[in-house]
Amino acid sequence: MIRFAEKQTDRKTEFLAGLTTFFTMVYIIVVNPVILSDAGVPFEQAFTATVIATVVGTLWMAIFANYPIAIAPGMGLNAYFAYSVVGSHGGISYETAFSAVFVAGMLFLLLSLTPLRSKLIEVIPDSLKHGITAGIGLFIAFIGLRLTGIIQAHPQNLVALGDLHAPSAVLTLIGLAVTLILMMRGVNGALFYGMVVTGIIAYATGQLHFDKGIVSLPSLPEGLIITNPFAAIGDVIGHSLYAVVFSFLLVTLFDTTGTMIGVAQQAGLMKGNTLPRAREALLADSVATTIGAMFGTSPTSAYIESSTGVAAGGRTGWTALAVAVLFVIAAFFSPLVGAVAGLSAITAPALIIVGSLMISNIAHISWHQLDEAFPAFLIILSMPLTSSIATGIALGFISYPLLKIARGRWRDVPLLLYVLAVLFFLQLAFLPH
Ligand SMILES: Nc1nc2[nH]cnc2c(=O)[nH]1
Repeated sequence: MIRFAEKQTDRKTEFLAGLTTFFTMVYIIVVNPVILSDAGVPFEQAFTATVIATVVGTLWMAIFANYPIAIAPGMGLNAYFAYSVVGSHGGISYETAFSAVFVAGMLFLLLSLTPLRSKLIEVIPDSLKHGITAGIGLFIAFIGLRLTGIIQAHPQNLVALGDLHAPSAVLTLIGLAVTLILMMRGVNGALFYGMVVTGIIAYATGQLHFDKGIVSLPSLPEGLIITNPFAAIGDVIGHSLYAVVFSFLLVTLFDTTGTMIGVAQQAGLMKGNTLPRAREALLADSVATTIGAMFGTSPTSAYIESSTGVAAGGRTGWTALAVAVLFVIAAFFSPLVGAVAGLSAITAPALIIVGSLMISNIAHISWHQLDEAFPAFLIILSMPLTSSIATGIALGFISYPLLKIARGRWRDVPLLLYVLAVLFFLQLAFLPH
């Protein structure tokens, strides 16, 4: 049940938070089908599947887990699906790749029902938990800077300052200034109103236009891609896609867990070392991944963009409910959504500002203890550099036990952490990313 109780929030704040999260993540209903169609998935099929997976996962999160966290197909895993899995291993079709996603989703679902679920969260040392939140903060800010061209590619240094005179950069900086001023003045929903003001300026200056109109009816699913679970399992066995299933499972499990911990910590919703209702929260993602695979999308994940809604005051499932309802509405407004989602300057200020809020977590890391500090530092450093939450977590999990052993404190590390370190090592060393 969704409850406001003792969370110091109200319906209006939650709705504004939902709007904020929605606008920072709605690009996915355009971008995800574009990426998946590179692998041959029909665009309309992927569009509908993206909306269905997002609505199912986010509604589940709202109703059963009561967290202000949205679920949608992850940007890392759609690229992995389209560019590393489909066509590899001697010509894997997208239908077979969806079988692998389906089986990974089912395994994740089973895992979410076992005690291992809460163990996974409790076993993560505090310094790594804070490192994950801070790393996500840097990553999200980097995404905002990169998408708008404020930071751009550089042949020697990889990244460099972009052209600050470019319209997109100027618009972002104006949006950033407007949003920060609104926040300084204590305006509720400043992140969302900042987007509205930026959108209006974009329209007035000709950067935002609605060439394809506003409304269009969503197409119905052309049919399920996976109808028989046993056939899907047979497909995975027949093509020996074990490593692919393992990668999907490991990445989605740790991306989602890391993101949930990060966002819950930001929202003040962690109870000590534990995430209350972790079962329902993980089920939201595993159910969405499984159903999404049946309709035709790559695995879902808890979305880092949810942190913008939390920064806007979202504390309960009402925020997620608003996101889910807005995604249903968005399915009818795909031309409008496409136009706004195509102009990243509108949402980038929220991503950059939220990054600055999330990095405050580094204050809780024991920097004077190298065996605690260095793994956290690796996580914070590598999330933006590798554009992968799961890789950041993997590096932290591998280095943590190693440093504890080097310090003679190997007994302080729970057995499960050693097991995870080995699994992450094997994945990083031997499987494609
Ligand atoms: N946590 C998370 N958030 C995202 N937002 C967009 N893509 C992703 C992803 O792959 N993982």
